[in-house]
This record gives sequence, structure tokens and C-alpha cells, in this order.
Amino acid sequence: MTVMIEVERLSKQFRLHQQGEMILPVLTDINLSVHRSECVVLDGASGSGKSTLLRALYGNYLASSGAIWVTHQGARVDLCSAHSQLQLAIRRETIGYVSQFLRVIPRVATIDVVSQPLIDRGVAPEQARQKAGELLQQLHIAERLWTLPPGTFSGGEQQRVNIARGLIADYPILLLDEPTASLDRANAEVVVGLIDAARSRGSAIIGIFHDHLCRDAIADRLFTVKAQAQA
Ligand SMILES: Nc1ncnc2c1ncn2[C@@H]1O[C@H](COP(=O)(O)OP(=O)(O)OP(=O)(O)O)[C@@H](O)[C@H]1O
Repeated sequence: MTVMIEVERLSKQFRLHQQGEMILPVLTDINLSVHRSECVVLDGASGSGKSTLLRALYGNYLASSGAIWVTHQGARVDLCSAHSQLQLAIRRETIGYVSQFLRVIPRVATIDVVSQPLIDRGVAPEQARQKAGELLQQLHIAERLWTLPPGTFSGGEQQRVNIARGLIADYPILLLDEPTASLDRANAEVVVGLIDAARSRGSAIIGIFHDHLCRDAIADRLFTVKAQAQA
């Protein structure tokens, strides 16, 4: 089985500048490997560091120590020590991330927000927009909304736009931070189906799902992130 992402002795602590440079240790010596076509769900108490781990795996948080080995275009690359151009290439080609909240440039139409990851990879805009439309349709985003910027959409609509953007490019590695949190049951089931399809195509998936039905439907195994007091 091909290991797509391997976290090796990863630690993350925050330095709180406004609290007299206090050090807040959150992750200590995390080890985790995820294979092709495997979905690992992060488990652990609120505040234990699950989102922090996902953000570190995407490079949004710089690890304090350790390594994050990623299989990127056939090579094994440490995301922690990769130079910025390589990090950008890894994000474009290899790692997709669905954050809890949609962050987009104001005034960009929803269809363009969703198709952008494919255009960044060199796919023709019309082809990218067609795939974006298919995904938006599957996620029950009404067509009349596609030309509008998603900034004023409801929480659940924004989350579905975020998911469409995160899943459009068939990333080999997918990081999902509570993708079903604000969704009704029917939409949550569509999202679980899309994630399952991504896994069948070979994606290695690491996710946070507080909803037990979604978690049970998608998890191959759980990985517990221990709060520091318990570590
Ligand atoms: N940028 C930051 N600066 C300082 N502390 C942070 C930062 N990000 C996270 N933390 C702290 O790290 C700890 C873990 O937070 P995190 O959001 O990763 O937990 P979680 O397990 O995802 O929680 P929940 O299940 O409630 O979403 C918390 O104590 C949080 O305050």
C-alpha cells in the first residue's frame, strides 16, 4: 500500500506574544501514516489539537519540530522543510484542504471560486466551470446562485461551496475540517458520498467529523489526538 502522508514526531507549540511570550504546547510527538484510499478520522477532546494538526498538515501552521512526508508527484517530500514554491506546488497538485469556513476573495462568482483549483492546474476555464457546475448541482446549490459571490450565502451554502472547491481537483491527499458541520442530513449524505468517491479514486483522507453518523460512514480508523494534560 502506498503511504501518501506520513507524520513523524510532529510537535506544535504556540508562542503567545500578548501573554508575555507564554508557550502553549498543543501537539507533541505525533506519528501518523495514511495510505492511498484510506480515511482516518481525528478523534479527541475539544481543544486537543485536531484542527491544529490539519492546519499543520496543510502548511498553514509551521511545525515546531518533526516532519510531514508527503508523496508529491512520485517523490517523498518533507512539507516542513520544503521551500515556498514547492509548498505551493504541493497545494496545487497534491493536498486539498476544506477548512471550517469559506475564505474567498470578495466579488468573485461562486462558479469561479469552485473552478479555480482546476484552472490553476492548467485545465481550460470552460471545462473547469462545467465540472464546477456538476459539483454545485450535486451539492444542491441552486443555479441562480452560481454567478453570485458566496460571501452572503447561508452557512450551509458556504460550506457546500467550500466542499465543491476542495473536492474538484481530485487531490491525492484530502484534509477535511468538519465538512458536514452546518449541513442538514440530506446534504451531509451527499458530502459523505463525494468523500467516499474520492477515497475510491485513491485519495488518502484525514478528517474531523463530530457527527457520528458521518464519521461511522466514512472512517476506516480513528486517530486520537491527546490533549496535553493527558499526554
Ligand atoms: N493560532 C493559535 N494561537 C494560539 N493558540 C492556538 C492557535 N490555534 C489553536 N490554538 C490553541 O490550540 C489548542 C487546540 O485547538 P484546536 O482548534 O486545534 O482544537 P480542536 O481539537 O480542533 O478543538 P475542537 O474539537 O473544539 O474544534 C486550543 O487550546 C487553542 O486555543
